[in-house]
Amino acid sequence: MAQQSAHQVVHRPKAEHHDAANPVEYENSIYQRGLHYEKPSLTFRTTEWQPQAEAVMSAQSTGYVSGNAGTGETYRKNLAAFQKWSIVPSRLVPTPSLPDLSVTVLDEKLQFPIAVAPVGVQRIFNPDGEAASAAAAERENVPFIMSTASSTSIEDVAKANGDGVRWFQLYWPSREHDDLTISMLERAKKAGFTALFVTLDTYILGWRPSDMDNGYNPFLRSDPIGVAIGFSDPVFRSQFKQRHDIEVEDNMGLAAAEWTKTIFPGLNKSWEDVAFLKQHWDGPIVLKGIQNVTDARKAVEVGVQGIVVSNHGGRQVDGGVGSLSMLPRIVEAVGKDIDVLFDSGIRCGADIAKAMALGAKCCLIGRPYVYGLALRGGEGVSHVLKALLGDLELTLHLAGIPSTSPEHLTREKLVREDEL
Ligand SMILES: Cc1cc2nc3c(=O)[nH]c(=O)nc-3n(C[C@H](O)[C@H](O)[C@H](O)COP(=O)(O)O)c2cc1C
Ligand SMILES: O=C(O)C(=O)c1ccccc1
Repeated sequence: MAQQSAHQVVHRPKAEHHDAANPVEYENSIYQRGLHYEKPSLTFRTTEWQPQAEAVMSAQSTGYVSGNAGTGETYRKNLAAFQKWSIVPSRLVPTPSLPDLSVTVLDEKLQFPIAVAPVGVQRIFNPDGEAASAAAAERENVPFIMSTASSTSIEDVAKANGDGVRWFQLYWPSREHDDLTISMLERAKKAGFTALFVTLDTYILGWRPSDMDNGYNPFLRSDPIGVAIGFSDPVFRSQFKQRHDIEVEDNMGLAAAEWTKTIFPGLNKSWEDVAFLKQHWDGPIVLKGIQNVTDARKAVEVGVQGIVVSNHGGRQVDGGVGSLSMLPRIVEAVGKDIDVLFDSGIRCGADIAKAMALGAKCCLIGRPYVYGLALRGGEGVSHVLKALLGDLELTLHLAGIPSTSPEHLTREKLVREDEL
């Protein structure tokens, strides 16, 4: 074994952690295909997904997914923050098998330490939208986080996701619309969503020059996209009818404008309001969009199970700090009390390894899978997830890190570049 390089096809015994129903050995399967000179339908070069997708998407969709707040400074800092840390490999570490990638997040045992980030309006990237990506997430055994701004209903996403692990992301209406919030939560629960992710950084959309230049908002069109949850909601529908004496379908532009205002109501809640969500959701609650230690501590105080250290991919506040840069101090403050998840800037396996070494329980994959969706539909989403996991598996393997558990993938596996 010691002389075999990872590039040889080695029929290793299956790692114990691999679910028999879901045997995935990325390292082996990818190199096997490579050896047989079978060309993949999509590149493995992670940096190519964005330009290739932009070459096939409309200018509006490109501006929407790749766009950022203001000058894009926060976005650039998200990516740059990973370069400040380097992995320091160890040699001759006894490792019985391929690295064990499994983690326990929100009391759920997951085969892999990633989840599909909530992304709205996915039908602007592919006609099958969220149904395609939810099906891909189930295929790849990765949790799917469904956005409130989805272009597919809660029930249809659940159906497409089958037996997959799925979590629901809430854009939280004003308290005057509690009945609507309760309706969404009940639908999500009934459809098998097990955890609730409440996004706190987007009570209105950020200053996005790309969308403003395109005059583009997916909601505000005569055939609105991203309003499927509202348009299929019994409470929203009956209230709309009461207000206007017409059905949603009779004036979709008006209904879309009202739904948009409902889920992006501005900042009108406080930490005390989290109690309401706890009353109406009996599973784990995760607050998404945390960037500082004070807020992380408040999350512990109000009794939620997790947070996502995230700045929404740099799409909300310009001139902001890179998300990864804030992760270590947040983990230090609350990592023992709640699950700390991470997103904003994950682009390759090493990025996942670094965020986890700094204490993240798992990472949300955002734009990369959207580019996969735009390029090849659900198969493209599968490819992106597989590629990131294969890359992670091999990166850990070659760095002498036997698993993603906090005992192996520690802060000591990294060095800060500015300390060298
Ligand atoms: C096109 C697009 C739509 C998004 N929609 C949502 C959403 O509906 N709800 C949400 O919580 N986050 C949303 N996000 C943020 C992602 O969940 C995630 O935080 C972000 O993409 C991470 O940054 P990255 O993709 O650059 O790694 C969206 C991001 C993009 C790019
Ligand atoms: O664009 C976003 O970042 C986002 O969160 C969103 C909001 C509304 C519809 C789709 C995505």
